[in-house]
Amino acid sequence: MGLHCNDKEQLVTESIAGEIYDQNADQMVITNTENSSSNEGQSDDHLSIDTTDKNSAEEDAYNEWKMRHPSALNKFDKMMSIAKEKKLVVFLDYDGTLSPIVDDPDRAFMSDSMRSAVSKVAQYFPTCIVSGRRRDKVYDFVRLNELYYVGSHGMDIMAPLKCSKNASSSFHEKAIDENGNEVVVFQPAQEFLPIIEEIFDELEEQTKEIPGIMIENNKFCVSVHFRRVDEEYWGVLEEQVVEIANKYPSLHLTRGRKVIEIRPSIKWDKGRALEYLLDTLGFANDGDAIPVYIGDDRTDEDAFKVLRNRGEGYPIIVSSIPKDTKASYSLRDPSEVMSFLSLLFKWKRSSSVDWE
Ligand SMILES: O=P(O)(O)OC[C@H]1O[C@H](O[C@H]2O[C@H](CO)[C@@H](O)[C@H](O)[C@H]2O)[C@H](O)[C@@H](O)[C@@H]1O
Repeated sequence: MGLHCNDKEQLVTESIAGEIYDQNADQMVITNTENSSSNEGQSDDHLSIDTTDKNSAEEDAYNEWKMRHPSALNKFDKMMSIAKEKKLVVFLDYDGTLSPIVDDPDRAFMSDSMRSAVSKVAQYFPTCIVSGRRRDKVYDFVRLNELYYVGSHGMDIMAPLKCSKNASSSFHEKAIDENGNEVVVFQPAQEFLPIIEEIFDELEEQTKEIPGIMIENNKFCVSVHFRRVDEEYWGVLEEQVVEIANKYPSLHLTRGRKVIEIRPSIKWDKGRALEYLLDTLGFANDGDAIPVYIGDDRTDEDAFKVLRNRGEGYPIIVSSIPKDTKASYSLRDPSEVMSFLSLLFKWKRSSSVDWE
């Protein structure tokens, strides 16, 4: 199939500790802070209440970074003044965006207030969840039937049948969704399913002696979580993952937040999924569509890049530390994401009221 690519990541030259996989200074900042476990899963209160030199330097760096990636809350009015006559389409990453980062990936629940904010937004705008997790698992966390769901970093898309232009092409299958509606499921990495299962079993077996390890089967990719693994085991874990991945030339490794993922080497990612959904929802060449994409992780950068290249939409990164990113705007953490979504709902509701 024509989707294979050769950009296998250089895991051998990378380390789980992450000090060397990013080449420029900005990314070093991310990596080191990520692994210091000082601000994961927290709000950024430590930046505002801690008066040590170190933290004021961090605050300065963050403020300097925000000049380049201004807060989507502060810029909301300006963003919406452009969006007024257009059609917003909302794309939301899950972990670290709608739910806070927590130690146990199986307990990354979103709050009821966040669920309500997402649901309200979906009353007015097509809204899609785009996650690295398997699609059924992210659905179980979100549990809103009015949304579109994309799992496995874009490799598992469920779209409505009525507007799916590509329904007859390969990788598509008709299915029935939670509401009993006919839908189309697009899975461009289907042929990799048996290998992914094999790797998942192998990783579980090989790493079972490492305390705290968690291997997650995300259907079209496998995630090796080391958040709860003591640093002394990171080296050996790294070796095991590399050794297994090297046996499968059609797969490659990517990195997320204290997770290494083994994925099919196909030219498909969250960015392609975003384009696919815009297309199937009928916004492909619609100069009137404004995609808003909110995400916190490296795989979200693929979607930010697509928006940059299209020269349209609002790519928004969720981060409480400076990060190298293609996003134009920022939000500090999931609670700011919720504020942004609430503003969006209120803005649309007030502009939809018919003041007779
Ligand atoms: O694309 P996303 O929806 O952001 O998914 C990316 C990965 O998120 C999850 O892992 C991350 O969040 C966990 C829960 O907070 C955390 O424990 C872990 O360290 C993070 O890497 C998910 O478990 C992965 O499968 C996703 O690929």
